[in-house]
Amino acid sequence: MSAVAAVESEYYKTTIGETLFEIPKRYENLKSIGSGAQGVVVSALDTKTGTRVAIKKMSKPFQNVTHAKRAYREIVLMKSFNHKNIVGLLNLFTPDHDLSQFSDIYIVMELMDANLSRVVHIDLDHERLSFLLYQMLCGIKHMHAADIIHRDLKPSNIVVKEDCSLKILDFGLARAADGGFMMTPYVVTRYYRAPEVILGMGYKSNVDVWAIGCIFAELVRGQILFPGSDHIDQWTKVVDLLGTPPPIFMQRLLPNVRAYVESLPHKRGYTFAQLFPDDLFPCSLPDDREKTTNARDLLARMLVVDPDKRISVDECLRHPYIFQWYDQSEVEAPPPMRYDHTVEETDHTVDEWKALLFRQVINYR
Ligand SMILES: Cc1nc[nH]c1-c1ccnc(Nc2ccc(N3CCOCC3)cc2)c1
Repeated sequence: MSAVAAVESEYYKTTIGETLFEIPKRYENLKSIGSGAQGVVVSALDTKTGTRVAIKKMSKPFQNVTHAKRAYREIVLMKSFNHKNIVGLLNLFTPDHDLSQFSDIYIVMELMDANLSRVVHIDLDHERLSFLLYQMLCGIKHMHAADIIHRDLKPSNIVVKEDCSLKILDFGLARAADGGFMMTPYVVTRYYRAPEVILGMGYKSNVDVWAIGCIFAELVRGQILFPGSDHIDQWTKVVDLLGTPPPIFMQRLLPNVRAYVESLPHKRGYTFAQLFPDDLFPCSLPDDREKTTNARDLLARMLVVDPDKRISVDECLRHPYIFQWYDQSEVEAPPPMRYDHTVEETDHTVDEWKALLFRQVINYR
């Protein structure tokens, strides 16, 4: 028996939808909860702990370099993080006995109740709204402390529970993200990508503040703030609402990008009172008016096109709208080992990625 099979002695097969799951007998009563670009996800009862868990099946994660890099990065990072606002890894296994047969990876995680995409249509009071934002900021700050800048935060990568607790599901784009074209049936959501990412400028940690600002706006409005159909349309929608950026921003664009951006018709944009009028916010409690003023002020500091003028994660955590939740143990949690980007930035063949991924699964625990 290979090391892997020995650890989880008994596997069984069951099909969920069109996907075959081959998993240890400890996991029973599988229920589908979704499928994404990275794999099929089910909830299951872990009979060892008596709790339900989330199990994601990654099919042939080494099938091409982009999938492999993302899978490798996700597994290495999930193993290293331990923070309440970042989804925790509970188990990692493959039913395949050796490298030659290696095909699928299963990741077992803490189960939450729903995806944040489901919450955007709910009218939230200021307490829940500010608590959700606080937790996103804590999770992202913890990633930054380990030298991980997400750059692709969006509601579908965030899960929540009835008690309003929140966890970030993934670690975003690899630094050397070869945004290479991929023939996947899944559409990439760019609605939350910062201007510096869209326009190919440099970026720093407050690139993730833009995404959280877009999510904040969507929770308030109940609809996507910048629903761009492609990169060009994404930028057009940002300029329509926030106005044409000043020359000091234009000067930092690459020449060909600058030529295009400056060729667009000049837009004044709207004030944040116009974009987020009072009737979008709760108004039933006595201090709701003041909280609405603080919420709109924070939105105006987060949704700033020029990253040099945009608020930082730390400043968000100390903003009056968020500070009420500030807990040193959550905000300053000691970061895990700094992530070594060199592996994902090294060009490996599919077979080399297959071996690297197999080793990550074998060495678990
Ligand atoms: C690993 C992963 N990848 C994507 N999502 C997850 C994940 C991770 C942890 N918890 C959950 N919880 C959860 C999410 C959505 C649902 N619903 C979806 C709609 O249909 C009714 C159920 C139910 C539970 C999901």
